[in-house]
Amino acid sequence: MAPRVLVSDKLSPTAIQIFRDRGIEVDYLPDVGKDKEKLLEIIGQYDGLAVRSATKVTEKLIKAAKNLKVIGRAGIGVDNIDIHAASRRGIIVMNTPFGNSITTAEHAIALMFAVARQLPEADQSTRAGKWEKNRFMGVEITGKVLGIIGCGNIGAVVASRAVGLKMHVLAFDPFLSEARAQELGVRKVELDELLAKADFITLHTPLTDKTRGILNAETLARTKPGVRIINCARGELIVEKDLVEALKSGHVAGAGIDVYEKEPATDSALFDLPNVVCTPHLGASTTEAQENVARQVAEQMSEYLTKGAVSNAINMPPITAEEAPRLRPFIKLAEVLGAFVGQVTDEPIQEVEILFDGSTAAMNTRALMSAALAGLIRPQVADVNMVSAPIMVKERGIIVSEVKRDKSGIFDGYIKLTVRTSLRERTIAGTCFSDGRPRFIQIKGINLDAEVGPNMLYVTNVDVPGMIGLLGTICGKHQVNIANFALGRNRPGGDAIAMLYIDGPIPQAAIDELVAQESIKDARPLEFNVGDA
Ligand SMILES: NC(=O)C1=CN([C@@H]2O[C@H](COP(=O)(O)OP(=O)(O)OC[C@H]3O[C@@H](n4cnc5c(N)ncnc54)[C@H](O)[C@@H]3O)[C@@H](O)[C@H]2O)C=CC1
Ligand SMILES: O=C(O)C(=O)COP(=O)(O)O
Repeated sequence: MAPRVLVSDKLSPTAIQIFRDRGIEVDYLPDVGKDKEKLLEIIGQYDGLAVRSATKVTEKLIKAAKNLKVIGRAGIGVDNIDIHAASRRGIIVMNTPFGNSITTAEHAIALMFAVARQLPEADQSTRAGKWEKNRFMGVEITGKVLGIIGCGNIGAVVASRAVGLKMHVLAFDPFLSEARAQELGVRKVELDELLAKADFITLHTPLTDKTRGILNAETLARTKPGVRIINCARGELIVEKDLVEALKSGHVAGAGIDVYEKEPATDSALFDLPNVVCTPHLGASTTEAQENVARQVAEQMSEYLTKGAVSNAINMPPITAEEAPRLRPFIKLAEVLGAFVGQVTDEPIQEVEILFDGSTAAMNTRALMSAALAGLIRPQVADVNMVSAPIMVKERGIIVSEVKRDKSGIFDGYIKLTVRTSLRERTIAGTCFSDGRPRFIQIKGINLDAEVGPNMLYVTNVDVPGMIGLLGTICGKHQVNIANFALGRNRPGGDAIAMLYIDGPIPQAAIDELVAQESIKDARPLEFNVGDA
């Protein structure tokens, strides 16, 4: 069945056409994002959801989205999406990180000019026939200090435009390198210095717990008297009532505001103030930007839904369409290695180490790690996938580490999983042969070559003669057909293991009979999601 996508905010028709061209069924309901009840009612039918900022993708909506696999944000900010809830449900969240950055930067510059010259008020007065030439006295931009808070993609474009306008640019951004600052022609400073020196301040950080309310009564008080503030990022970066007070007192001379604490903002104390220029979250609203983000989100979502390729995901490592088919058998391998340990470990896991040897070390190991972790905790949490596994493992306090090394043995490459609990350490290694099917090649340090099937029997025994016969007889007695039999031991007469690939689930009576044998220490039925042979 073709995947189905819902577009719940206004998006360029280009996106709709791309979905259709890729064989995806798409419903374009641009107003449904604002209708929470309706959205809840219909979301269960869709594999993909494409949004802008109007649709609030809450935990409740995600719970109702039984089939949802991907949420695509046609834009940058994903603060309207509950990423944690989506990740826990294994839903990928992707955005389009560059498509509207120039447009948004231009809007910030436009607001800066509009505030500096009081353009909207002058326009209104002129249209009213007042000709108030003496009322509107502006300030020049040339030679002024612009403070940019958050100098990422948008902040950097703003910086380049401001340098062109002959402004002196200061940037506060803990992640901005000195080299990048130099390249942009800005001076990297601490927030204190920026507040004290800037004639204009413009905000370009994402909304996070650290940036929420970054401009408040206390920080505003440290700004230069007469400062003008521009916000084209997110409303909650500024404590709105504190800005209103600072504007009323005259300490802040003007503000250009595109985003609000509460949107849609149909009523705000800011609207009553002079020298405030307001726009209704128009930062990204140009023809060019909307074409960019619509095309990009539709392509990314289609690639994921039809080919498993992942790009610009917030909660999943990237996988290109080219590497997806090559990676698939190794993702399966990583998953079955995790699934083996998950099924044979009864006590809580404390630590997991995943070793990538040889050719596997050059692969997309982040994706392989996620797959191994998904296999590992699936026996406890059935509804887990590569998106949700890392978060669930973290929630359980399990420490995960990754090791990569050059080829060390006869295999081109293999993956080894070591799991520690309070009682023991367990290891398992596996590889994929050219048939693309996973194989276990070492368990507990014992070498073997076991093809992995949907149903298996794992036996630990003492290395004594007659074991093959014994296992065969008991399986036969219980109508269990053996497709493949792999044995290994650490030394003659020492510890031995057997991995039996069997044609269906093994009855409990057979397990009971097996473990009752003196030479058998343990026998466990195992299941692996490998598809049929
Ligand atoms: N008004 C509108 O229509 C639009 C608004 N936006 C908003 O703009 C924001 C920024 O977008 P981009 O520049 O593309 O993001 P980005 O991720 O490229 O840049 C954000 C920068 O903020 C910095 N940052 C993070 N925490 C910080 C902190 N505590 N203090 C100072 N700097 C910090 C980061 O290091 C990064 O360099 C988006 O998150 C979105 O909310 C984006 C597009 C349109
Ligand atoms: O891309 C962003 O972060 C934006 O804020 C743009 O929002 P919009 O898509 O215009 O609702």
